Amino acid sequence: SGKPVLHYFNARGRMECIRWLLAAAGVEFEEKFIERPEDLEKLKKDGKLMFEQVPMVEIDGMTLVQTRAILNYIATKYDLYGKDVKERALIDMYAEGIADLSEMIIHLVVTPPDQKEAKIALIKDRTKNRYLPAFEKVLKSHGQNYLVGNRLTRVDIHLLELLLYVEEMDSSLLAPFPLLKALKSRLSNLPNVKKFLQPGSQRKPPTDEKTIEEARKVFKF
Ligand SMILES: N[C@@H](CCC(=O)N[C@@H](CS(=O)(=O)O)C(=O)NCC(=O)O)C(=O)O
Repeated sequence: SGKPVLHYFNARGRMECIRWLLAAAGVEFEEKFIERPEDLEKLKKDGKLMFEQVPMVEIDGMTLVQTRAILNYIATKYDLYGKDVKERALIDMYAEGIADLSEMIIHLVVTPPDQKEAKIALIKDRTKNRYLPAFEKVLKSHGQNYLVGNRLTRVDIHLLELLLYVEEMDSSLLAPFPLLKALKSRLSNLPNVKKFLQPGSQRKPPTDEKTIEEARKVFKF
């Protein structure tokens, strides 16, 4: 069918940012869910997982692994990676900061219950006092509608995804950031994004304990 095929379990995890980027680029994709240890073993046996890990995406005749490498390929291919080397430097810098906070949030679901409270407090502090102020300042500095180059790039999509997770955690966290709130609503109204936000899209819900238990059976962590 020529569509990219995404191999991962049926949850957000490390694959959700790839789903977001493809959706925002208007690229239809298929998903093959890993539901049992045998599914992962088969991929390994078929030599599809260079480091025996997923996310894995079959795209343009390639079998790509490593989340960032996959994102870089998609962003380059769909012209979402800036117009020159300096814009790409900004995009990489912003994307890494977004990834740092996103990682903290993603790992919440596997944090032992006795550490959860402290972890949430730390995430809220970093969100309010480090990461969101940094991106609000970028928007304020140039007064444009997008983070880089006055047009849509991958970091607008990565930031929108992060803002939705922040809101899921505590919607009051966005209150002090009017420019981020405006960015969020502008991006949410882009046709491809609007469609991905609709129920029934391939966007995954928050990860619950049951999903984690299933993933533990497959990935044995
Ligand atoms: N650096 C890799 C890490 C991938 C990774 O750790 N994948 C886990 C699954 S998950 O953490 O994304 O849920 C895995 O396949 N673990 C199996 C293994 O490492 O044997 C990436 O960014 O893709």
